[in-house]
Amino acid sequence: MANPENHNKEYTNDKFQRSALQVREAQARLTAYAAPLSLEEVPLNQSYGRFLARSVHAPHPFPAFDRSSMDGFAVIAADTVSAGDNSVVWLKVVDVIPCGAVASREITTGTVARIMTGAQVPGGADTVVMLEATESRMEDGVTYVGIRKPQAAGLHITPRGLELGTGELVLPEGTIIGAGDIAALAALGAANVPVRRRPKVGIFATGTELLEVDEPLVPGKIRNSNSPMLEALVREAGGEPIMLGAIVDDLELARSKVQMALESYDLVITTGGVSVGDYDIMGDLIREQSGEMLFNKVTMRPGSVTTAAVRGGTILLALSGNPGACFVGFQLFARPVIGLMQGAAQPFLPEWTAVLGVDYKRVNSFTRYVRARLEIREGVLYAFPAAVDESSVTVTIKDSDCLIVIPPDSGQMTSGDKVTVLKLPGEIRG
Ligand SMILES: Nc1nc2c(c(=O)[nH]1)N[C@H]1C(S)=C(S)[C@@H](COP(=O)(O)OP(=O)(O)OC[C@H]3O[C@@H](n4cnc5c(N)ncnc54)[C@H](O)[C@@H]3O)O[C@H]1N2
Ligand code: MOO
Ligand SMILES: [Mg+2]
Repeated sequence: MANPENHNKEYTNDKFQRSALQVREAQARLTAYAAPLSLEEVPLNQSYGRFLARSVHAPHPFPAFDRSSMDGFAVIAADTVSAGDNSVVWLKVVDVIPCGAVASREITTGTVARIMTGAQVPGGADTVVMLEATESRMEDGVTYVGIRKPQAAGLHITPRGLELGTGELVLPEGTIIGAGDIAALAALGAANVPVRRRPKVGIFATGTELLEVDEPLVPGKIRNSNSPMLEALVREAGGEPIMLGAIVDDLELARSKVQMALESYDLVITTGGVSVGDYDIMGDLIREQSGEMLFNKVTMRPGSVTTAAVRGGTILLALSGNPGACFVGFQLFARPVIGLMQGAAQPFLPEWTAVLGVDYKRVNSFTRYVRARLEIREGVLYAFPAAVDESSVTVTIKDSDCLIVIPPDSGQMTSGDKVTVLKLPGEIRG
C-alpha cells in the first residue's frame, strides 16, 4: 500500500553521489575476491560441466598398442611383393585375433593372422590387409589366404601413441569438462576427476511489489521473474543456487537476510532496490555496511546502478531490479566470479566480432550492452539488436544469444559496422 506520510519529506542528495567505475575496473575489483574454492574429486560421470582443478597428462600412450583399423589379416608386407593378378600369394592363417585378445604367436614369413578391427596387431606383422582384398581356400584343415596385390607396410594399423604419448598434456587446469573431455578422461582411466567445489550462491529479491510465480496478478504488483532467472543463470555458470525468496522493501529485514546469507554462502546475489528511490533499501544497506563497498555505479547501460560490496571476504552483488539490467549485471559480474571460484580458465563471456545487421541509433555516454540475436549469412556473423531492449523489458531477454557492446559516445551505428559481441552461453538462435 502506498504510504501517504512519505509525501512530506526533505530529499537529500547524498545518496546520489556515486562515482562510476568502468566495467573492467568493476570486474577487477570483484575478481580480486573470487578465489578458487577447495578441490574435490567427483566420479567421471558427474564431472560434466565442472572445471578441471588439475591438468591431466596421459599416464600411458594412447592407443596403448598397435591397433588394426580393419577386419582382415595381419601380414608381413614383404611376403606380398610378388603378388599380382596372375600370381596370387598364398599365406597360411596361423592365428585368429578377436578384439580384446592378444596373439598366441609371432607372425613369421609365410604366415598371417586373421584379425578384427580394434585388435592388437601381432608381433612380426607390419601391415593389415582388408578382408575384401583377399580370397581364401582350405587345404587339409588349414586355411590359406590369397593376396593379388603387393601390400605396403603400415596399412590399416593405428600405431601405439598416435593420439597421445606418455606424459603429454591432454586437458589443462581450468577446462570446463564437456562430453569429448569425458571420453578422453575415460580412455585414460580417470575414474575420478579433480574439480573445484561449486560455489553456493544465495539469491534473494527485494520488492514489495513482488508476487510468487504461482500467485494471481493483483493491481500494482508483478511476479518475481528475476529470482528464477538468476537461479537458472547461477546453475548455467556452474554454481549451486540457494533460493532465499523475496522480501518486502524493509531495511531491517534486508539487513538480517544479507547478514545470514553472507555468513552461509560463497556469494550473495540480490536483485532490486539499488537505485535512488525511497524504497531502494539495498543501496542504503550497502552504504551503511561495515564491509568494503567495491562499487555502486558502473559506466554501463543497462545495469549502471549495479552495486557490490565485500564483507568477511564474501561478495555481495546487488543487481538492479530491472530485468534487463539484472541479466546483464549477472553476465558481466556474477558469471566471472562464479567461474573463478570454480577455477575457470576463461571466466568471462567470449568476445566475438560481428557485423551489425541493422542501424542502431541509440547513443549513450555509457557503454551499452544490447541484447541481440546472432545469425550466420553466407559465412558472415551478423548481430541483430532486439527491437526493444530497455532495461525494464523482460521478454526480449529470451531472444538474445549475445550482447552487442556499443562503446560510449560511438555515435549512430549503421548496418554493416563491425561490432564486438559478448557471446552468451548456449546455441546461436538465428
Ligand atoms: N531518479 C532515478 N531513478 C532511477 C535511476 C536513477 O539513476 N535515478 N536509475 C534507473 C535505472 S537505470 C535503473 S536500472 C533502475 C534500478 O532500479 P532498482 O535496482 O532500484 O530496482 P527496483 O527499484 O527495485 O525495481 C526496478 C524495476 O524492476 C522491477 N523489479 C524489481 N525486482 C524484480 C524482480 N525480482 N522480478 C521482476 N521485476 C522486478 C520493479 O518492479 C521495477 O519496475 O532505477 C531507475 N530509476
Ligand atoms: O542502470 Mo539502468 O540498469 O540502465 O536501466
Ligand atoms: Mg528502485
